[in-house]
Amino acid sequence: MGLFDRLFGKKKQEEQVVNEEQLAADQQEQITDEPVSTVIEEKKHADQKVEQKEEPVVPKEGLSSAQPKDSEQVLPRPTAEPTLINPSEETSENEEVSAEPVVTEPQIKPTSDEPVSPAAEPEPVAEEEDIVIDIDALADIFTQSREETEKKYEQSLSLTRKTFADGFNELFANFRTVDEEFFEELEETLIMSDVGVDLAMEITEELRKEAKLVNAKSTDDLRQLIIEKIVDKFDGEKLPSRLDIQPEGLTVLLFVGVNGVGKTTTIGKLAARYKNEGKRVLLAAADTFRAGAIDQLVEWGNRSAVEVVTKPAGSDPAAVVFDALAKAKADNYDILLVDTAGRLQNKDNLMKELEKIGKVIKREIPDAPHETILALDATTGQNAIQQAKEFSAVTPISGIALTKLDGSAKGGIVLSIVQSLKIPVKLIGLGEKLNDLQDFDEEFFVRGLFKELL
Ligand SMILES: Nc1nc2c(ncn2[C@@H]2O[C@H](COP(=O)(O)OP(=O)(O)OP(=O)(O)O)[C@@H](O)[C@H]2O)c(=O)[nH]1
Repeated sequence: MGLFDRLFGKKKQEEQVVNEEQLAADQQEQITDEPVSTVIEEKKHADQKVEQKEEPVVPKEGLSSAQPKDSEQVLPRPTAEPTLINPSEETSENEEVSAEPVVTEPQIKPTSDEPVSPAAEPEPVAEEEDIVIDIDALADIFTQSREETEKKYEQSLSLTRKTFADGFNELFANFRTVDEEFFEELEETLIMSDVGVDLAMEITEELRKEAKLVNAKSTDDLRQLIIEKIVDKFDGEKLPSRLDIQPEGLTVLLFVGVNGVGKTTTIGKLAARYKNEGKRVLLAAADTFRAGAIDQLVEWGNRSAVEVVTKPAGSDPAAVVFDALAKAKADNYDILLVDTAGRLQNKDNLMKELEKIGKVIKREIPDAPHETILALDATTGQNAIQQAKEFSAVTPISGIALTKLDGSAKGGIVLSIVQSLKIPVKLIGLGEKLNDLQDFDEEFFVRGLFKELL
């Protein structure tokens, strides 16, 4: 059964029954796959770790037990100024070759009943002090029911849904009979909804044929068929939607994307997620182009209580990755998240840089990186598609993290990315909070997009 049938039912009169039965079955099935149990399992595991004091877990800010447990805490953007540090101020040696890596350990605070005020931060606790850690605050943030997740999708897609609804309502209000003018306008409406020109043309062409076959007279006869076509095209790709996390050993995830799309935020949110699952997480600040980018990652490391391997701005990014891999292997880390500089302006340099990073990774772990994730900003619409094309020409992309869907009216680009680029969207950003990064769920997405149109 296709995605459309699963979600909305084939015929309108069957809709209620099919949806309810199917949804109940789907939910049952998905509940079994639900990471909640894993979270609980991992939480236990993490608790044990805490008891053994192997690894302090309370992050520097935003996650201590004093924070609200319902994840309402909005994490402010790190404020580090994006000034380029002159490497010679940091070290007198040649950075490319000899800059010593710095492993920034997360700053740790004792659990306290007092709210943590950023203005009056306590001094970092000395290592030998007894640290009481409350991992529940972190775990609670990530424990979310499917209903809550679906609601989040629904809220975040409201602007995109409005784009679709406005376009379609206008189309059907203006055209009552099925004629060539209607099809031209339909194509235009689809393009304006950011599904991409190719997909818009393909769908319109198929509809022209089907309208003839069923001898459709009224445009209303085609209303459901249009959405059915869009949804089933999307579903037809069957691309892997989950991140390829290794059950054993180190998983290396490489992040690419232009400045400002939300790459660092995505890495920070993922680090917190895996940390919460009891995994040992390490970050590599291989975006050495800007000192601000390094500071920003270190700040996220503090928030998620994970270590960050850095070198001074201007250092060789591959050298940072080399050091991070050495540390990850030596200290048995589970996940290494690598931030890179995405300077599309100079494709040759970017290609060389990513090639070198890739070689360094492969030398240490032949089947890594396990994912190369391209971060794209959903608010930029077709521009994001263009970026995806350009990055794909530079390096193979295994998945997309589509950020800022919550503030975008152009969420239709998910359809375009999947259909025309054949790259799966694996993560979506639905806000700035720590738990606003979600695994992409096509059913929630499609329902959130079209539910009011049928
Ligand atoms: N609303 C919303 N904002 C987001 C989301 N993801 C990231 N942002 C915001 O987008 C801005 C840019 O995010 P960054 O993570 O700094 O982007 P970047 O790609 O790392 O940029 P550079 O560090 O300059 O390379 C920040 O203000 C984030 O808080 C999201 O899913 N929703």
